[in-house]
Amino acid sequence: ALLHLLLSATSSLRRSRHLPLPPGPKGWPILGNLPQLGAKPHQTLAALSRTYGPLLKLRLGRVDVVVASSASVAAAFLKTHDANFSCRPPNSGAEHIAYNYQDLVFAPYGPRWRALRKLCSIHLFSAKALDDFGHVREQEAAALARSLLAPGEGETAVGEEVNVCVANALARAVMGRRVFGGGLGREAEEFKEMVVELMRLAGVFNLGDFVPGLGWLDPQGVVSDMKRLHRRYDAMLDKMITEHAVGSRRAGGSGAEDLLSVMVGLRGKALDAESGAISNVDIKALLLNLFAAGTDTTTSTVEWALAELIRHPRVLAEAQREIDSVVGRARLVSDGDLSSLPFLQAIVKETFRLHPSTPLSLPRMASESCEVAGYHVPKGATLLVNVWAISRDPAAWPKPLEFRPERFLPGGEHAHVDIRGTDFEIIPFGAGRRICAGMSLGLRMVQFLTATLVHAFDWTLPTGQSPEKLDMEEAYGLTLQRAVPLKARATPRLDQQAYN
Ligand code: HEM
Repeated sequence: ALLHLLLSATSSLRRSRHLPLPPGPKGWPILGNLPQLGAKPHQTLAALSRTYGPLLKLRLGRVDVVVASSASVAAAFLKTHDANFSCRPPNSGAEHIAYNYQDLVFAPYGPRWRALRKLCSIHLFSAKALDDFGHVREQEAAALARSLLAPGEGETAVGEEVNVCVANALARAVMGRRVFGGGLGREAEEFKEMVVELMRLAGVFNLGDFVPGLGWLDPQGVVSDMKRLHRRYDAMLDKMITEHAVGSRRAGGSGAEDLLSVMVGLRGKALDAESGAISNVDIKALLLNLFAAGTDTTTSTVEWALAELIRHPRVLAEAQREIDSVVGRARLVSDGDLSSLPFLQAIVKETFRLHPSTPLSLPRMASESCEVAGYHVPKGATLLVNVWAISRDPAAWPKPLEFRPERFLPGGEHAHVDIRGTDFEIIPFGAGRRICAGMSLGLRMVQFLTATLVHAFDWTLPTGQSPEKLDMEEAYGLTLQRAVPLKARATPRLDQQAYN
């Protein structure tokens, strides 16, 4: 049987070598297609896929890059060939920011990666962990509502406020305490700015990653920015670990088993049978992943959702009616209410469809050459999945540019579509073995905070701005920011006691 397997693998490899490479645009000497990517690569690649088809190939410097832009091609990679694409390609961000691949996001597929994922899953993302921390999310959402009650004069920077809430809720689950005081402060602003900067740098197609001989030139200044940012993160993470240790000592060392306590308890022991003992750097690398991957993704999705609702007042009013009928006006939304809010859930799906937080997902790499959709994909090729283009594909989505949550409701064209990696026409969290590790928490947070903002307040734009003309321009990064952050005025609409 083994011989048969070997023979069939070898013959499929031989067959694949004789197949053509996927089509794609001609590139420049040395740089290949790098100069053609433009300021918003997800949009450029979507346009190219309209010319060359849903599986196209670029050459970025010396690296072959294949791009999947339809549901069926994405499924071919992330379902049929997922095992072959379960590592991420080498990149300067992983080296200079993520402690030289010592984290979870960029760890090579193997026992160490599996052990780190399992640790996070048990302590943060399992159904039990989600339930255990439900009250933490509720308390932080209530703090957000109170902070919005007293914005002083003028409008609220929605993203900044939501980010404080997301970071604090996450921090309490990860290390048993908040990271910021209530409302906005200099520290909170600085933290958000650091995460946005990380996502900007991680999204840049850095010349050195594709033309190694020219890396030393660092013409985009990316590597020096990465090193500078890494030093800031490292200092912040050191402080978090020290303060956590002091806090636990004060509590007599018996503090609740948050993830950081568990990791500290494991320090010096092996994470799995193959890798060395857990060090401080392992702990910092994982914390960095969680705070970077877990805050801006969630925050910007909530911000996009609210912007769409302000642009579509009838949808906003319908959502408020739904939540009022389940929750009333005497209290805030609770975690347990979410399952009774199908329209709210449809709004969140529609937001992820039009504004997926990571438009090109995270890159994967072909460990071996293989055949996909009748084309040869060479060993070592980088795979980009254009999740942004896939969920706007007119072949799968009628009137794709319209914000219409009803499409996900019973009777709608996409009533049964799930966004958690099984229906490939919408995969905001990716799919397959390396699907987003924090999907359960991210999705719950986005639903919960969107519900809270919609239920607790009416929303209006600054004087003189009309909802129809609200700027919906995107700023490209590994995560998709709004080019112009949303500023809006929140007017309370619940009984006063609800906010206490
Ligand atoms: C709105 C919420 C979020 C979205 C849309 C999102 C999206 C993604 C995507 C597309 C990937 C790459 C998947 C792939 O390669 O196929 C990913 C990976 C990851 N995400 Fe998320 N994410 C979100 C929230 C979170 C949260 C809350 C956390 C943790 C607190 C988190 C932690 C991670 C980690 C650790 C990985 C790497 C997984 C691996 O390489 O095995 N994410 N995420």
